[in-house]
Amino acid sequence: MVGEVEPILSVRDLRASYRTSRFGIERDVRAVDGVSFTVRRGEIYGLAGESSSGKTTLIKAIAGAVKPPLEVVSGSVDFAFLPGYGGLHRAPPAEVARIRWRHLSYVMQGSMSVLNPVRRIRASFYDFAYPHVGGSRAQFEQQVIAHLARVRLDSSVLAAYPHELSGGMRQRATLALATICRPDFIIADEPTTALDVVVQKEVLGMITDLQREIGASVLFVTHDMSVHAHVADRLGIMYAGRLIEEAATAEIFRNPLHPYTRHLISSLPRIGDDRPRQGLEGAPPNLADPPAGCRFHPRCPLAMEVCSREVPAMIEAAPAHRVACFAVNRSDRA
Ligand SMILES: Nc1ncnc2c1ncn2[C@@H]1O[C@H](COP(=O)(O)OP(=O)(O)OP(=O)(O)O)[C@@H](O)[C@H]1O
Repeated sequence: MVGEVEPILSVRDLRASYRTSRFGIERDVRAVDGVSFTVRRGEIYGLAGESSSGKTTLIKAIAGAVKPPLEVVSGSVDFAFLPGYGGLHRAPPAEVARIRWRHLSYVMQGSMSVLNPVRRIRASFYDFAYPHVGGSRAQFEQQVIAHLARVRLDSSVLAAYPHELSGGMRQRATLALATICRPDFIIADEPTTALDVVVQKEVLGMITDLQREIGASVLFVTHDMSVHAHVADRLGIMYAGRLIEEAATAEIFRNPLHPYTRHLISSLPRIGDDRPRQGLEGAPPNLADPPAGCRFHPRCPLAMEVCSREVPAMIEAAPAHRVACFAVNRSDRA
């Protein structure tokens, strides 16, 4: 698009499945099915959706963490700092090693998947960050200590094993590790979900402060819409493996268009409003055998005949506000 700065991440028509075969019966769980979106430089893009909507699978595919039974079936994932491969899963290991931590880093739920449980915190900094930062060990250690202070951790944590730290301290150590190389892009998957509310607020504040300081882009994944309300610049809503709505966070909360997003927003608790919330009939579909057409149609209050036959495309229904819904896009055009 003329005048638009090149996005740092472009995901195009990505499809990823868990493919298994048991007793000769093939099973294909289509966890990510035709997802397209972009993340701009310096923005926090929030990915929302209930459990099993495919959020983790989508970021596994984006991060190149693709091993059986997960397969990327089609589509592409392009980072501006890794051009030409169509995804980390297709790039040679040396290229992946070049960008990991330096250009692309991770903060995951529970942090144990990043911090090695049998190595001291110091060793994780040496393993992941030192190859990119270089210099003398003494200089590096000074840099690490200064960076730990930014997330209000004392240098003594370097000698600790992960299990010796509280959940909040571990997550702050992971955040320091993920930001010390000043990466262009950070993937954060439910980074505060396991923490209590006070610590959660503190860690969220640190993530946004560091993100602003570094100028990194963040793909922030959580099912918790109130966390998105605080951190995300734009929001993508997933349902049953598909992206169904996307807009600036304030716009999604003010003007949700997809019936599923409306349900998500209206079911949020509000201070002083204790009227009973209206539930949604039914359950999300089985992704090994999803319904034809729009995957939300069996539960949708606006469902029409076309919804069970055709997959609605993501269409810009309002400026910079995309939604995949025949009912919404029809009424918009009327
Ligand atoms: N190893 C696996 N083998 C088969 N199916 C899987 C596997 N891992 C996940 N799935 C299925 O893929 C779908 C998407 O799961 P995914 O974990 O990506 O969702 P999610 O939105 O991240 O949910 P949560 O927040 O609970 O992690 C679900 O139907 C899930 O059961």
